[in-house]
Amino acid sequence: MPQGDEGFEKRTVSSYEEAMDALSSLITKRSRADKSNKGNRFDLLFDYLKMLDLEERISKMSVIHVAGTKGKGSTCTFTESILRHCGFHTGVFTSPHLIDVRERFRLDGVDICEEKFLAYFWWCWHRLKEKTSDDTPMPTYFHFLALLAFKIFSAEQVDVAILEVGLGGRFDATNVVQSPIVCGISSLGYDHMEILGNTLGEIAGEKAGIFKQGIPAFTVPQPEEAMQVLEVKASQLNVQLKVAPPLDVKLLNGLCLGLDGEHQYLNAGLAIALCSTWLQRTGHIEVNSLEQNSSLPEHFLEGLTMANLQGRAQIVPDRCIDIESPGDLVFYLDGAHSPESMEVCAKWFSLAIKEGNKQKLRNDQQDYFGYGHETPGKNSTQILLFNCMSVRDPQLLLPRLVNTCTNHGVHFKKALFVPNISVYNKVWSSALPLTDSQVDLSWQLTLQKVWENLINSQKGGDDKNADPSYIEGGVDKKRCVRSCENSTVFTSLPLAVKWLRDTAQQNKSARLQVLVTGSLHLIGDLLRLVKK
Ligand SMILES: Nc1ncnc2c1ncn2[C@@H]1O[C@H](COP(=O)(O)OP(=O)(O)OP(=O)(O)O)[C@@H](O)[C@H]1O
Ligand SMILES: [Mg+2]
Ligand SMILES: [Mg+2]
Repeated sequence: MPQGDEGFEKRTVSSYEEAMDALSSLITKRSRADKSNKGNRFDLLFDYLKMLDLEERISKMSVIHVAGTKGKGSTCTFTESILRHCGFHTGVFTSPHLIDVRERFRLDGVDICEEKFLAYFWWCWHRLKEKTSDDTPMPTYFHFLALLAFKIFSAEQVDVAILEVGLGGRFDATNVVQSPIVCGISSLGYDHMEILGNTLGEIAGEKAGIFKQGIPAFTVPQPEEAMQVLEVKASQLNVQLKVAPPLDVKLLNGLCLGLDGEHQYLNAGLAIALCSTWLQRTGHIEVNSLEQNSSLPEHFLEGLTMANLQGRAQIVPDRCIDIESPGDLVFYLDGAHSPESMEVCAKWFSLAIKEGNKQKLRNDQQDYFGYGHETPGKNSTQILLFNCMSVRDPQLLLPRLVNTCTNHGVHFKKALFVPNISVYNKVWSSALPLTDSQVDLSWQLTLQKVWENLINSQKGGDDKNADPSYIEGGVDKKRCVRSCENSTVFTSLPLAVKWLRDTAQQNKSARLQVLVTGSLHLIGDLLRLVKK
């Protein structure tokens, strides 16, 4: 909690909603894709740090900094969990959040509590409001969150602050850190090209913007084009860049990683390298004591197996259905939204529903066994629940997803497309609207068209059902806009969930396995709905 000597004045503790409204007011459409002004905006961060008396504190902070296209959040989560299990007081800043903005700020592995959050939030907010001007306006949304993270971690005196880059690297708000202990670059791929450049090399160059003179860095095995750029940038700054090998599953002694999916071995390998280097450079272990690779220290194993992050390869049985007939409606959630991650997500889903899932149900104490197993008299049916932002290309995403599933023998019976509930310019809203006749569904109809063409071409080139006017007879027209043979567009997520529940209840012999993916916002919305 900020103390008097931190300049914290006692104010009436405003409600959480007020804080969320204030935060939402910083969101501008321009700030995200503002290309021309990104360097300038970045420079403003140093003014804000002065206003918040954070300059010196940041220079003393013990930071692990992670950039990359995919796997940043997972890598940070493993890293945090390992160092916490080694006995350190940790802070981790990740993005985005799924349900509550406090998920972005974790202290000792737990989302910051509301009370502390509000105290730090208003402390930063009021200071900035007082000191900003027309020349130096209030920070953008993400800048404010990063500044808040610095405030929280310095006031809470964490032993280590693990920072996930929000976007890119060079001009990201977290890059005000001048001397991290170690840097990591997770898997590089194509995303945010509108801001970061069109080639893998250009994207790698932006991410390598977090390298600092003489500070060691690690990355995972990368495509050649990306690796070359990382190496050039590293050598310019005298950075020792090493490739962290993917974690060898044998080192887990038969245990499972806390985060599911094949790609997590890459992220875990990177996290191990970051933690070992942090421990070495801060004088907690002997140099090289971890480089033999024959076994992992006990605390590392604990950290890797206990790590937990919502919305990444997460399995959630529906509560409404689950009491009467467990396993008849199960959601498989993964926030994949780039072509590469579509593929890993599809692989994970295909394997998870086949092998039966022995993982612990995250955030619940009960064990979760065997929802994926075939039960006599039950037919498993796979359904896709999808949305993605309109800056993404569904012609890249959906085929990657479908083809990977097909290769694993998994075929979706139906795809459901819905708009997101979370609106762009609002951080948080307590009410979930059931239906909204005003909602613009043109994007979902586009997704549906891509889907119908894709499925029909797989079935043998017959695409008569892609005709937008085709309405399936048996579907309640009030609930959905358009139903084709292989897909339905719903006007809202709650309506899609209601349809799934009704279907599961009406067909006692069916068990519905619903893959929810394409957007972390969609995952967050769904979790809010089904976890109540
Ligand atoms: N190493 C990886 N390679 C490819 N895809 C990955 C990898 N790690 C994670 N993913 C996919 O990306 C999704 C998001 O994972 P994670 O949150 O770790 O990444 P991130 O880089 O923080 O993403 P974001 O850009 O949303 O912040 C996962 O649900 C998974 O589908
Ligand atoms: Mg991203
Ligand atoms: Mg992330």
